[in-house]
Amino acid sequence: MNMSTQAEPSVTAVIVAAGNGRRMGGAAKPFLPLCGRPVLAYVLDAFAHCPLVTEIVVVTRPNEMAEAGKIGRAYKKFAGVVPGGSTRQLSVRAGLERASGDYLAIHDGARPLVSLACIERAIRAAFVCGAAAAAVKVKDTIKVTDDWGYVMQTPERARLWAVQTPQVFKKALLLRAFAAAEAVDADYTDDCQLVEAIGGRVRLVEGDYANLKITTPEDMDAAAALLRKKGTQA
Ligand SMILES: Nc1ccn([C@@H]2O[C@H](COP(=O)(O)OP(=O)(O)OP(=O)(O)O)[C@@H](O)[C@H]2O)c(=O)n1
Ligand SMILES: C[C@](O)(CO)[C@H](O)COP(=O)(O)O
Repeated sequence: MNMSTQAEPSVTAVIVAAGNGRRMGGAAKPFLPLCGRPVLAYVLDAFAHCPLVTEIVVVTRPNEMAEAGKIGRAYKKFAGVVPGGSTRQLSVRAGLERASGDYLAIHDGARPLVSLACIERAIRAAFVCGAAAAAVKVKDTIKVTDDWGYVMQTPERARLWAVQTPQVFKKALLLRAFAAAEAVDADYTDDCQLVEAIGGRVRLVEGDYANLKITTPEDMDAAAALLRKKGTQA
């Protein structure tokens, strides 16, 4: 009997942290202190502890690369910092250029509460399907309006998900998706849309309501409360 086991594919975590934090009043969110540590440190900690992750690349604004490097060097698998672009998609592109993995796990530097289990679920699903993302079921009823605010549609809630990160892709698939998007100047707010646009299927896996994206000032209070709760449960 052949007992040989196949090696797992390599996975680069690309942490995009090059945003301008406009909705946070211009603050650099990944560097804001959260319960005594920068937001980015929680993200790096989570990915460094995931056995499926081979290396971690961080993308920041050029003037924050040194600070990110200082934080990053404390974590195993840290492979360096690259300068991002003017949109999230361009920042992901910059990270992709540096990534050596067979798969890319793209994560927002502004989502410090991501759990190890969530990272693993998304990566394992991508190993099977090629493309996978963490998501949670929408709790509210969602309305679609016209330009004047009048309701046009109420989609069936049971089919609605709020997508989060990590979003994980086979590198070859993501490269093809980027080439197609760049050919028509498309710019998307999440990475799944790149793959959807070329007809690729993306599998959603269970995310976590606590995996919030720090976007506006009140999110810092919510993240701190969730972290304290996590601490008391550990
Ligand atoms: N040009 C950009 C824009 C966004 N991001 C990153 O993408 C994630 C999600 O973006 P968002 O929360 O919208 O961050 P900002 O762009 O900073 O926020 P805002 O839209 O309020 O300016 C963040 O980790 C952010 O740093 C990035 O790397 N490069
Ligand atoms: C990728 C993302 O975090 C999924 O929820 C989100 O789309 C980022 O978008 P933003 O407009 O940059 O907040």
